[in-house]
Amino acid sequence: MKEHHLLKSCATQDVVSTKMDYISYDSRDIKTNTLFFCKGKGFRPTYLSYAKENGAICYVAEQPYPEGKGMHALIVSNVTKAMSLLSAAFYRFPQDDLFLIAFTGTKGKTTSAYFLKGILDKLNGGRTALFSSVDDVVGPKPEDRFKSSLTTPESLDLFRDMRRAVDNGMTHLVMEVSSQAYKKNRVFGLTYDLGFFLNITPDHIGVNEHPNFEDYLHCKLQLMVNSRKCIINAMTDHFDEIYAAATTTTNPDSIYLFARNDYDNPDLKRPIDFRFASVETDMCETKFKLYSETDAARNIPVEGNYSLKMIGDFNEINATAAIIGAGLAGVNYQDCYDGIKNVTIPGRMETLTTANHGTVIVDYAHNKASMIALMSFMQKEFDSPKIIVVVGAPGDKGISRRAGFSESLSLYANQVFLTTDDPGFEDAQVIADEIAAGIDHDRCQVMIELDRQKAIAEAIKGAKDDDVVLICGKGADPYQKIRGVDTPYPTDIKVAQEVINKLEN
Ligand SMILES: CC(=O)N[C@H]1[C@@H](OP(=O)(O)OP(=O)(O)OC[C@H]2O[C@@H](n3ccc(=O)[nH]c3=O)[C@H](O)[C@@H]2O)O[C@H](CO)[C@@H](O)[C@@H]1O[C@H](C)C(=O)N[C@@H](C)C(=O)N[C@H](CCC(=O)O)C(=O)O
Ligand SMILES: Nc1ncnc2c1ncn2[C@@H]1O[C@H](COP(=O)(O)OP(=O)(O)OP(=O)(O)O)[C@@H](O)[C@H]1O
Repeated sequence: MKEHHLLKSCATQDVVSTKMDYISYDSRDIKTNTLFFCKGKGFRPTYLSYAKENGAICYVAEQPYPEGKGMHALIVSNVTKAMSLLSAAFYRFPQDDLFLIAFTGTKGKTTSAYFLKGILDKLNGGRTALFSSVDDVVGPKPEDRFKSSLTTPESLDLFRDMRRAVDNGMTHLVMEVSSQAYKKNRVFGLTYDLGFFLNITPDHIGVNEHPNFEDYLHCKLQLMVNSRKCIINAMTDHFDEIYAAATTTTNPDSIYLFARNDYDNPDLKRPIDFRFASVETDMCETKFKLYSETDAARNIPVEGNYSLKMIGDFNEINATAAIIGAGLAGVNYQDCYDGIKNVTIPGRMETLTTANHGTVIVDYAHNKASMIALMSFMQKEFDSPKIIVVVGAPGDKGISRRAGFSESLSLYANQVFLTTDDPGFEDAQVIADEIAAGIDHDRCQVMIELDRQKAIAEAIKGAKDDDVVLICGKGADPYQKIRGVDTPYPTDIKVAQEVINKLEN
């Protein structure tokens, strides 16, 4: 703590053990000889009393608490930074035994992470750990895979699970790093072997997230500062700031750029290392080619043709990033090809075909940029079909998404069913009305059906042969977040499949 200039004062108790056997930030999870962190907006001093009663012997906090009398006390200037450093030490620095890879970006983190895990598993025989917003994987057995609750876990949980991964024989870790992770110091002190910047568009701005776009960007840039090698999508907005952040700690010869084959930026002061070009995309397969354009890129033998089960031209970006990462981790072309070709991701571009009601797709698009990426791909792929969308915006967060939905739906959708998506403490009807108010009703017919299952049923029932139904925003979530409770929900794909079965059998 002293080394990091975090320690303000340290009070020890002669009669209390100094051996900590457990660490926790939750008074409901305490064992004998626990080190307890007092952190967070919702922290109450009674939690410390409760922790002490149950066996906590030391607390770490930004101020002394009378409730901690008789305990060791470490008073620090920043408790979340302290928690990250102390957790790493408590779990014996598991990061030192893992090849560490992180993705950031507004969109594509989960997909890229799954792609890269698929490839690395070829190299290490299935010993790639994963921390994603869908699943976390800390070992090779089925019981080592579990649903994640945050995109990037709280630091203590992160280091604990990294330790589990190392003890289970995992050699690589692929993780998503959200902007909140840096804002809340969940990854403070971690340096990645490879860090990826996929893209940035306005999102996650609001009372519970970032105060403004600058703060959102600033947090995301930290991944570039904290990575030994940086891989950047040269087509992203704010490229100059991202590249500058990377160069603060990384020599330009350890920074790799990639872009689509026809992308041109005359202001770019260095060559693009890798380019990719679509070869063929249909509703079953995406084929594209990756080209090495510089000597640095040619040293990484991954040039060649690739095929993906994941449809959507935007997935070529995610796949290119993952393949470059695999190449840098020592995977050859053939293993990259074999490793990526069958990867699928729950709730992303899951396609159902129907006999008479068009094509139905469940996807996790839930902001303007991803809605545009999805709908423009459908428009191209199906030669301007009727596009019917089922979507809702969450409550309590991402408020800017609502205007983004109105805008993108007005541009591409013919009909939308506005519905419920994690309303939290807000009223789903008010959210739907807000989105509806921004839609150009001459271009897109608006229906409001707050029962998500009914909205999906109505959308599919009304679709004709050549239409496309896009069920957006929830992906594979098996719940609706309502007033602080995760209310069970069957998942969009199950609901859609049932509707189709009833209509067609
Ligand atoms: C805004 C934010 O980052 N909040 C996270 C944070 O909350 P916090 O530190 O303020 O803690 P709190 O919930 O107010 O509770 C205070 C403390 O009291 C403790 N407590 C509570 C009750 C009790 O009886 N006893 C007790 O000791 C709690 O364990 C906690 O340590 O720490 C908690 C875990 O320690 C997280 O669950 C919580 O994430 C909330 C739920 C969340 O949804 N965060 C979202 C915004 C988020 O982080 N999303 C990103 C993805 C979005 C992006 O791309 O940026 C993500 O990485 O998932
Ligand atoms: N590179 C991309 N550019 C634009 N849109 C994308 C891209 N990749 C995926 N998408 C869209 O975004 C959705 C979410 O993708 P994914 O889960 O990989 O992103 P994410 O960064 O993990 O998102 P989140 O932070 O919201 O969890 C996809 O279902 C797809 O519609």
